[in-house]
Amino acid sequence: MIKPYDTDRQPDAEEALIRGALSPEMNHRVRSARIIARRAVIVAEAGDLSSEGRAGLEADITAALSQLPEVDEVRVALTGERRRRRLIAVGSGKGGVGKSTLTTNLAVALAKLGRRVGVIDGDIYGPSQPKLLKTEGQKPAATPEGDMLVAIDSPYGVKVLSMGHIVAPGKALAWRGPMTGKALSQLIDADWGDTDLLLVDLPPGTGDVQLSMLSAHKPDGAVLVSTPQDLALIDAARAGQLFEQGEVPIIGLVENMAGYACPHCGEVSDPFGTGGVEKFAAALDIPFLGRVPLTLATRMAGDRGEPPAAGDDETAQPFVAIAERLARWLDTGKL
Ligand SMILES: Nc1ncnc2c1ncn2[C@@H]1O[C@H](COP(=O)(O)OP(=O)(O)OP(=O)(O)O)[C@@H](O)[C@H]1O
Repeated sequence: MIKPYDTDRQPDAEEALIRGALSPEMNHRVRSARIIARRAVIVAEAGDLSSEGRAGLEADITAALSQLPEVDEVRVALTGERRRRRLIAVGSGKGGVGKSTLTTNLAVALAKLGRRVGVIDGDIYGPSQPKLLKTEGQKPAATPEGDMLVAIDSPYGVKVLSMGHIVAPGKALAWRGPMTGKALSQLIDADWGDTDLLLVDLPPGTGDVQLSMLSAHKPDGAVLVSTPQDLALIDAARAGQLFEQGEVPIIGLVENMAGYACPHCGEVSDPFGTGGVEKFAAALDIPFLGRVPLTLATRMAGDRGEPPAAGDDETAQPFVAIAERLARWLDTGKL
């Protein structure tokens, strides 16, 4: 996360002139702004942007300041590219809405787009990623120093670590809050090789794992999942508030299990209603990321550990479309 521009500080006249010509998004990144002999010299923070995003920022600042009559020339210096692993949390307020299915398939779709992605199963009490990413029964190795776990390679070009790989099924149920926080840290601080993006499949709700994640490993952004049911929507809003309070940007809301396509007659019915999530997202001013229909194929593929996004048929499409928007957000900060 970049540190926001301190709006309480009084800028001098030159800086105020420059900042007045820039959009809030550009101002947020500008660290110093001066005019020397009719030349505007700007230093902007761009360590989190891709080369495309950096070029765009430089061009936008130059275009905006070239309009000023006080300026003949614009020089923009961008802070260096930081190689940092980015964390995206996938959350929902309510259980069973398809958060784990979405995390797996977004990760697989992002890997197909050329990203180096890992999945962390933050659902300490009910881990499902070992099954979804076909790594059930595998145990992660430790680094030679013995101080870190090594993430497991799934067959789909995505690395994965889950409490389900470490603790016997059912064992973690007796754990208390602080232990779950430590367990999550162990997964996040593991050896992820050259992975530069981690998707964290959070447990439903707003409990200890979410709080420890916000304090110790603040995500770069959060994706919220909901079904069209009213109850799931209300819970999604609650999960959203938690991220907002933790100053984690909400990338958007995904509607899962939207419309059921009958595998026999093809007729689409809407067991949980239609269009509700999109309207709800608009009302809360949260971007709507897309809709994933309820299909028998998605459910069966999940049970087999064969993510639909690994294939090319129509069940892959909604995941690919959302992954493309997520990739754009990661590169440019815009959807
Ligand atoms: N779009 C979909 N179409 C059909 N089945 C789906 C879809 N999304 C999820 N499911 C199925 O719904 C069930 C719950 O999904 P999943 O485990 O991903 O939800 P979750 O929100 O992560 O649940 P939990 O709260 O238990 O972690 C699974 O059996 C999964 O295969």
